[in-house]
Amino acid sequence: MTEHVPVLLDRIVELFTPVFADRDGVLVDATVGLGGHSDALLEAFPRLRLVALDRDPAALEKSRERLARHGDRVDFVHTVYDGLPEALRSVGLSHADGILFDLGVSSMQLDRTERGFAYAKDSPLDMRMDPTTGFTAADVLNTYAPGELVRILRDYGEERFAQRIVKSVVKAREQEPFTTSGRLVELLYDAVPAATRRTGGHPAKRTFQALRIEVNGELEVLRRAMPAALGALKVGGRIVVESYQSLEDRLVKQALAELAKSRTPEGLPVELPGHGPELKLLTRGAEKAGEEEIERNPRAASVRLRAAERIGEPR
Ligand SMILES: C[S@@+](CC[C@H](N)C(=O)[O-])C[C@H]1O[C@@H](n2cnc3c(N)ncnc32)[C@H](O)[C@@H]1O
Repeated sequence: MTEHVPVLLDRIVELFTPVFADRDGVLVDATVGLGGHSDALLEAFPRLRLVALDRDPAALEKSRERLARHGDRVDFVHTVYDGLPEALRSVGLSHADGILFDLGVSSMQLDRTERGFAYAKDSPLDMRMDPTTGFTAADVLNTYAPGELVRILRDYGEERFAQRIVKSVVKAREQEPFTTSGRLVELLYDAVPAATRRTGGHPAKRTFQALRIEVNGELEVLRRAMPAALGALKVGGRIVVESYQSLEDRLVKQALAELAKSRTPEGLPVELPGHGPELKLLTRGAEKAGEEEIERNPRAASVRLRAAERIGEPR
């Protein structure tokens, strides 16, 4: 089993140091996963209290084991991260001094064949981060109208051959519904032109990404989660977000930029003194991992990190 190596860990510790060094404070790890970032942050800041969220019960179980050595400094909440304010309230808190999002799937989710995230292995077409609820990737493939499928592949997978793929999918599902990834991967090999296969990565990559985003409602959840999280951040508190896809990074960038503008009391953007912004951006553009980290941890190659500090009360 591959170990999940936390991405840009030193930079994250550095960004949270002014908030948590030698001080009591609450950090929400909105995507605790296997607890890699959380473990290191609890170690670095001995007075930190952590609220750990994940929508995947298996991830919560793993991180609970890993973080047990920190005792009652950690609370775990099974939730989708747009429920962050309610999660805080469920453990008796209203605001946080720090919030961390490390978006996407963990190595554990990719490794567990039965979860259906990996196209390299033949597995059930599931892809739910929370297998206790919702619909599967097979449901999407077998029941969505062709036009909807094309939209999903284009919007969430940025797939150029969406029309061609969906035509093959519809033909195939009329014969027999999809149940496993192997049949879909085979179909994608035939549907994506050979020339693109050589240059555009694995022919299943974009379709699998699109299905995963649809099954988990990833972009809609993130769109709701950013304002919910920023509203729960104390003045002086910091938020750090790591994205691995341009679609997610764009949403994060917009949400942070919006609150970093000065505003009139009515909420309209202005450039006048006395109408300060809510947020100060701590990163110029998005930060990336260095070559050395990418060498050690290939997952770091696509990371985009953005961070901000709350400098004014929410309006
Ligand atoms: C990249 S992993 C986090 C890894 C973690 N930082 C570590 O160091 O071990 C992302 C985690 O976020 C969870 N996740 C993804 N989307 C979520 C959502 N909308 N709500 C809650 N958890 C989510 C996934 O289940 C996964 O466990």
